[in-house]
Amino acid sequence: MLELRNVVKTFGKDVRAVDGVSLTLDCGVVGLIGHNGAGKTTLMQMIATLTRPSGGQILFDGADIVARPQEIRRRLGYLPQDFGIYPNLSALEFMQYFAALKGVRDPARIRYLLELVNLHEQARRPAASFSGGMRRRLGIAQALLNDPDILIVDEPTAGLDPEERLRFRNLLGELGFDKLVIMSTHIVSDVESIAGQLATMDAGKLISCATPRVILDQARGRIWSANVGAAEYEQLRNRVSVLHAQREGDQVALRMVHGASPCDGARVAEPTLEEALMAQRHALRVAA
Ligand SMILES: Nc1ncnc2c1ncn2[C@@H]1O[C@H](COP(=O)(O)OP(=O)(O)OP(=O)(O)O)[C@@H](O)[C@H]1O
Repeated sequence: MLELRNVVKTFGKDVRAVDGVSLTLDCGVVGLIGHNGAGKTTLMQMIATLTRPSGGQILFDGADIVARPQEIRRRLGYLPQDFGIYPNLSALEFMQYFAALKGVRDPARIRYLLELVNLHEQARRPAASFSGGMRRRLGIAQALLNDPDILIVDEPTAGLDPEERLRFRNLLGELGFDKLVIMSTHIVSDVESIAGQLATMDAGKLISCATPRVILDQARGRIWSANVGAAEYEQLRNRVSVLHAQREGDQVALRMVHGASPCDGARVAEPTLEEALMAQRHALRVAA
């Protein structure tokens, strides 16, 4: 459905925000993971035809989206990172406004979407009174007006409380049953239970795109746990990549990524997805 071929985006002479990304995506939720500045937003903006690639090609159902942007625009919903609402409008008025812009004439669609995002009871309240999570849900409802096949959401969970995060995550998971949902985040737990695939970016490059299961499998045998004294910890941290260190009395409980046992008494540990992704980056650094 969506194919990226060696996509590049440069800004000026020095910044390669996206650096040769190739990727093929179909239905389901894809978590786009990476640190600040990894290139996630730029990549998503290119897919959304808000900015043009400097090189490479993006194909949607086989058609080049630069040559034929209307094809993808008609079938795409986009929730930008800095999504703003018009505070004087109610949720209903906001949806009616965007429905008019997008040529959606069916009032039942608006009602359906406000129910889907669980804002129907607050539909007549000014959006100015909404919490961050409610605003984000209104943003999703707006992005779904045209019943898109691709939904792109840029860091939708930033700043949300745990309950809203959970609600938002479930909503996106359900939408991923019959759409391609691309969601960027640097919080792995926000996508781990819903993403069929995780695409990891670092410095503009795609490090990997794989299922959580494959990423976990790749890390197995390389994550270690150990309890060591403070002095040994100081030595270890200089030669081993420590993922987590927690002081417990005069001991430090460690989680580490290492190709072989990093110290006496270290035990192979079952990786969490976050650790597995860190192990991926570690492997890249070692290989570089
Ligand atoms: N319009 C622009 N002009 C110049 N540089 C830019 C522009 N947009 C992005 N960049 C640079 O491109 C790189 C990638 O930025 P991008 O916003 O895509 O990363 P990101 O992974 O989305 O980060 P964040 O999680 O902070 O949103 C960064 O170095 C950024 O400073």
